[in-house]
Amino acid sequence: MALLGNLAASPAATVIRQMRQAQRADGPASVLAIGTANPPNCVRQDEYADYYFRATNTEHLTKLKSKLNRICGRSAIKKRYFHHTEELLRRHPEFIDRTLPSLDARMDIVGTAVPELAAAAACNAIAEWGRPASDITHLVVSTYSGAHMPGADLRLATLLGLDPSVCRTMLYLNGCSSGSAALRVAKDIAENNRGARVLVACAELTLIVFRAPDEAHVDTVIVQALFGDGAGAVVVGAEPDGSVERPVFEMVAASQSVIPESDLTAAGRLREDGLVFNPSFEMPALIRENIERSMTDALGPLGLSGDWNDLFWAVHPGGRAILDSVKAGLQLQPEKLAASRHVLSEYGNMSGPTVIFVLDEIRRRRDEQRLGVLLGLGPGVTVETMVLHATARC
Ligand SMILES: CC(C)(COP(=O)(O)OP(=O)(O)OC[C@H]1O[C@@H](n2cnc3c(N)ncnc32)[C@H](O)[C@@H]1OP(=O)(O)O)[C@@H](O)C(=O)NCCC(=O)NCCSC(=O)CC(=O)O
Repeated sequence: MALLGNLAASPAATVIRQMRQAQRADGPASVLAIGTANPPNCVRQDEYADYYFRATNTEHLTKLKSKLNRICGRSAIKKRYFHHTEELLRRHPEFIDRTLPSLDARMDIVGTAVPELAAAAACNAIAEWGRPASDITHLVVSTYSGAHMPGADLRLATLLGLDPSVCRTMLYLNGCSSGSAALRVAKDIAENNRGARVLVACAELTLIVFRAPDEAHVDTVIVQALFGDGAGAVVVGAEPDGSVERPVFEMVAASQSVIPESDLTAAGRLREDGLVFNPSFEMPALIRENIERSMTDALGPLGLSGDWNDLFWAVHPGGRAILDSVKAGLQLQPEKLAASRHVLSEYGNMSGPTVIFVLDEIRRRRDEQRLGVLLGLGPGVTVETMVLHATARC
């Protein structure tokens, strides 16, 4: 202790403090640009059951087919986009037959397609940002569609022509809260590295979870009814250069928590036949019963409490029942979730990238509230909260 005390008073301590302060940005991190992308194959939700049972040669499973039809009809989804096509599935019978190992073939496809889709979203974000890609100093990439070494981050950096000195961080298998987690990491990087410009890219392809229906695994049809492919990218930085950069949202505060005793809810495992994801019956009820407490714990210390309708909400649309639960738990007026419901309707649940689509939609809608919350929900149940301040540009 005496040593520490001496150090604290020493000239060296002053120099170290100054060095540390010089490395940090003065202002909060901001979202400087947003880009999104989807693959070309679009399937309407009212045709999905026909498409899926045809593509998997399982037309004889009539009960499961009518169940999927029913669920699609109540899913509040109009259409979804997929990298895989019927033609690709015909070439890979192992994606349909559960008894055949298929991880290698899935990995080969997503290893190329994930960084390419991420690059399409990133190009859109960088074009809006207005500075050259070589000015990106940090890269945060998130996916559960693949597990490669080096990963999608390095492929993406190469596709975009980023500087070889870019500092890369790869987040794997963070589930649907991964978009929020990647933005939280980017905020910390931007605020702790003066001048940093962080590119966040999240991309998911449902090929990794695609499999044929099976009466012994009814939850497969839930996964098939909900998920779609997409990528979202965001450029994050503090102390914007006013001559080029126009912040959209200031990232005011971020936190993560887990709903008590909810672990193993919405769990996934990478297996020989791809990523097996088990949607949970309990997730909507767990969220409905706990979301108010989670928000009070996360936002109360920041002085935000009372009527949650005084904020705008960018909620991960995990499914219609998830949004209904957030609405009920926080007693939100219907229009508060309009952006989330719109994204669910147009694209389905794209896992991590989805909240980036919701942010993009929120800025188009110009909610009168300037302060709002980005709410990510994922396996655990993990709750990611980020307070945002919409700038005049939004
Ligand atoms: C899937 C739905 C759109 C279906 O809506 P419906 O109005 O049809 O209502 P419903 O709940 O009665 O469900 C219809 C049928 O599906 C069955 N069903 C529902 N949930 C199920 C589940 N988890 N596993 C297996 N079966 C399930 C019901 O038993 C019922 O069967 P029967 O008809 O035989 O009685 C909705 O339930 C929904 O949005 N659920 C939440 C989906 C979810 O968990 N999303 C999070 C994904 S994970 C995520 O976003 C983050 C992450 O964790 O990574």
